[in-house]
Amino acid sequence: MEFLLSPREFTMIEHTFHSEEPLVLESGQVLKSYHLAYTTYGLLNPDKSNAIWVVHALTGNSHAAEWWEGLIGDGKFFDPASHFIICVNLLGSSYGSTNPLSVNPDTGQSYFYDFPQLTPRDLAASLEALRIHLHLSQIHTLIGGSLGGQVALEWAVELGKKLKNAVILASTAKTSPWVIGFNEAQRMAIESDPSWGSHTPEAGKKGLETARAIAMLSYRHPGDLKKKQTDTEEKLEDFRAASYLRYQGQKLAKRFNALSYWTLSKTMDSQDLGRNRGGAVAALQCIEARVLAIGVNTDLLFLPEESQFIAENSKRGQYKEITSTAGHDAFLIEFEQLSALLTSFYQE
Ligand SMILES: CC(=O)SCCNC(=O)CCNC(=O)[C@H](O)C(C)(C)COP(=O)(O)OP(=O)(O)OC[C@H]1O[C@@H](n2cnc3c(N)ncnc32)[C@H](O)[C@@H]1OP(=O)(O)O
Ligand SMILES: N[C@@H](CCO)C(=O)O
Repeated sequence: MEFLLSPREFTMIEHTFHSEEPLVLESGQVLKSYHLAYTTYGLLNPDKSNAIWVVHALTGNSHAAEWWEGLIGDGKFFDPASHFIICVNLLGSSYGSTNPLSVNPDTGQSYFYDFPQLTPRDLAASLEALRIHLHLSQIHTLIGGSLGGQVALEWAVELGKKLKNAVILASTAKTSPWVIGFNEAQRMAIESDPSWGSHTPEAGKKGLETARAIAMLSYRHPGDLKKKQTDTEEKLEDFRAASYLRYQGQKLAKRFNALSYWTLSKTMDSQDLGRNRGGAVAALQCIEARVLAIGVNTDLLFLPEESQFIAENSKRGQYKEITSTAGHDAFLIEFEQLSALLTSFYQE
């Protein structure tokens, strides 16, 4: 077969999975039908042993080779020339999968504020439905950071021996009150927007800018802002740190919507790997895969000790740490360290 595209273009393919099977949620609610947008890079080999499943973070999308370009791509650690890489836009997110702006089959109208609560375990169940649909009998590596790490952990428990390696970055087995507090402050900002409550895609957009500004302070570290945002000239106001946060808020509000953000922040809050499983340790003990938990030394949101807890309580777990001034977002930035940590993990 003559491929008309260049090797790289050939390897990236966009798909949509339409599930007609209902998704029964942890809350007891039912998502009657849903669709998942997902991107694949590379080809599954004959024995299906080269599947790398990537789970994106809160505002991520399925284009993993874009936002993780230092880790995924031609000549990178996960190379489509030898790996089959798949990344799904998580349920609730506005990058192509079913979300609050999607049409509710019961009403024929968009869900808006009637969209059901989703937990990381619900999102993992939707990924499992796609895995079954793809007849993917085994997964070489399941890798995700932050919210993506929460979903990956939930799925790793259910996958049993079908999963060989789980790589969990800057995440947790049970969301801390600290993270819940940050997310609640962000939802308060969104809810304070006068447009919140309206049935328009723009609802809460201005509040989302403030929510992102709050979030950025948890995703970075004082040393990071000191390095990048210290003012050189003497001034009384209009500081660099102020314009940076305003900019980041505007930048997110241009590419994401407040309803998805509000929904997925509640998803992040609800993570409890041990729920109905006898506690987090018992749940971690059910993971058959090798587990690499990677913390960030300056992460003020998902603390390094939460990654250490995952490693210490998994049957085949180990902990490694990224050293960075970037804080929580280092898992999206420190590609050289990530590649080195992964190299040593797979060599063992
Ligand atoms: C397109 C997508 O991302 S799709 C979704 C997938 N993305 C994800 O999963 C992660 C979402 N992305 C992120 O969290 C962040 O962008 C990261 C962590 C990946 C990258 O962070 P960094 O590269 O450190 O960028 P940083 O946070 O320093 O911001 C740099 C930006 O702020 C701007 N900036 C820096 N300082 C200031 C300032 N004082 N005032 C105004 N703007 C400023 C820069 O010009 C730059 O703008 P640009 O992004 O338009 O080029
Ligand atoms: N800053 C990243 C990670 C958050 O955990 C995002 O916006 O998705």
